[in-house]
Amino acid sequence: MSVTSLKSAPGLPAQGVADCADTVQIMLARLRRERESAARDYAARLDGWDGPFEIAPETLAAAHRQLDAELVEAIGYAHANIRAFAEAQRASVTEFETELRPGLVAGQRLIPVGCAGAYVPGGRYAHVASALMTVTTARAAGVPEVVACTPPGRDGPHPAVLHALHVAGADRVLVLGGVQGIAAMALGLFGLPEADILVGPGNAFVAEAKRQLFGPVGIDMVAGPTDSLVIADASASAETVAADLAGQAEHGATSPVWLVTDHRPLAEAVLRRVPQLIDALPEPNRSAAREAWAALGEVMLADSREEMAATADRYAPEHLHVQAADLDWWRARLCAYGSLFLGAETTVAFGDKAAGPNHVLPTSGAARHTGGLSVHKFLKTVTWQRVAPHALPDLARATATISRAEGMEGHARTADMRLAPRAQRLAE
Ligand SMILES: NC(=O)c1ccc[n+]([C@@H]2O[C@H](COP(=O)([O-])OP(=O)(O)OC[C@H]3O[C@@H](n4cnc5c(N)ncnc54)[C@H](O)[C@@H]3O)[C@@H](O)[C@H]2O)c1
Ligand SMILES: [Zn+2]
Repeated sequence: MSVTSLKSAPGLPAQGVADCADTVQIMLARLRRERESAARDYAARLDGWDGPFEIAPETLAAAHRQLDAELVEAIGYAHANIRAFAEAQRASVTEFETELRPGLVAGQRLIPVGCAGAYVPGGRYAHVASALMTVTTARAAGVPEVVACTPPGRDGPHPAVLHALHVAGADRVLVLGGVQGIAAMALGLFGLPEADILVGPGNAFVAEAKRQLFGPVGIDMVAGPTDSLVIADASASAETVAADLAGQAEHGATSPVWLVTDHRPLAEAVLRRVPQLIDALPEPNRSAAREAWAALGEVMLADSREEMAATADRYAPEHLHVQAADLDWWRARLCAYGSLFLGAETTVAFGDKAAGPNHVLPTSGAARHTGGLSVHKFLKTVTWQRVAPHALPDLARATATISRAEGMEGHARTADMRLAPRAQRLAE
């Protein structure tokens, strides 16, 4: 078995990961100390924004008036799919109660967190879809209070993002980006409730701020730059595969796109075509995609479909797109990806924007150990137990015996005393 590299990835110059962590640590310390005044200062210095910071509910509700009817309709379409998927996911997990032994009853409850904070990235693109993916899913999980932060962009917050947040059901929205936005939700700045969990994608500063705050506050994941892998066999169209790779490369210079194929003519055609398709993109997307393809794009030639599958499992991509025969075989075989796209009719962009399954997904190989954002992240799976008198003897004896074997006499005594008749216990 061997996989031949037809285009390897020289990589990007080393990034200042340590610098980013230091910057975030300093910023969070100051935000904890000086709260709103630090947030205002960072917003002014980093984003040129001096408020207003909270979007009034009337403004959110009226944001659609600044949008084309077609965009409003598309947002409604995407929201309906995302909500339907999240609701099906919610219905797939249940509370239960089970009698483990006669009289020994235990159960599981699913309790939504009290408040979720959604970060909706700004920067180069207006991430309408991220607003829908995070807030809609929290709502479907039953979270009673959902707040959101989004950076201002050049001319203030993007009306399409505000409309998406409104449709998805955000209760409060702040125009605040990066570390100061994340901190506002975690620390309850500007009168926000303190979020129990922080979710949503963002740049390295956003991811690092979530990582550093994690502990008392939950996070969905530490997300890096987005990535995509295409598996294509001889049945695939080189033009479609090349377009899909070029399209996803526009995410930016740090976002890899990979192709694994067992068909050399397809690999060679894609290698010729991707740069042409990238050249045809408008700027600044063209430069971003060019850089991503040059530094991180890979084309690999495998001997068999099993080898293609093994390669995909090793890369554990965020998005995995199969353009090959026998899709059922692939769906059963593949086991490391954030979201799977089956067939040439679908495309990663469908999942990114509108199909329904969540687009906040594990990146940088994290799909080895986790899936993406789901209603589960907003639900606490907690347990309870209850013991009837006739179940006590066996349970108390087993507990006392294990406790003494562990050297925990105090535990053993709390078990022993449950064996004494109730009247005697109450009298003592
Ligand atoms: N995986 C997904 O599902 C998904 C979806 C959408 C977006 N994304 C990711 O979101 C990210 C968007 O990044 P972005 O930068 O355009 O927007 P962003 O909203 O993540 O970050 C913008 C903020 O970064 C802060 N910032 C910028 N430079 C800084 C500095 N030197 N020091 C401290 N703070 C600084 C500013 O406060 C600014 O408000 C991209 O990495 C993209 O890949 C991922
Ligand atoms: Zn994408």
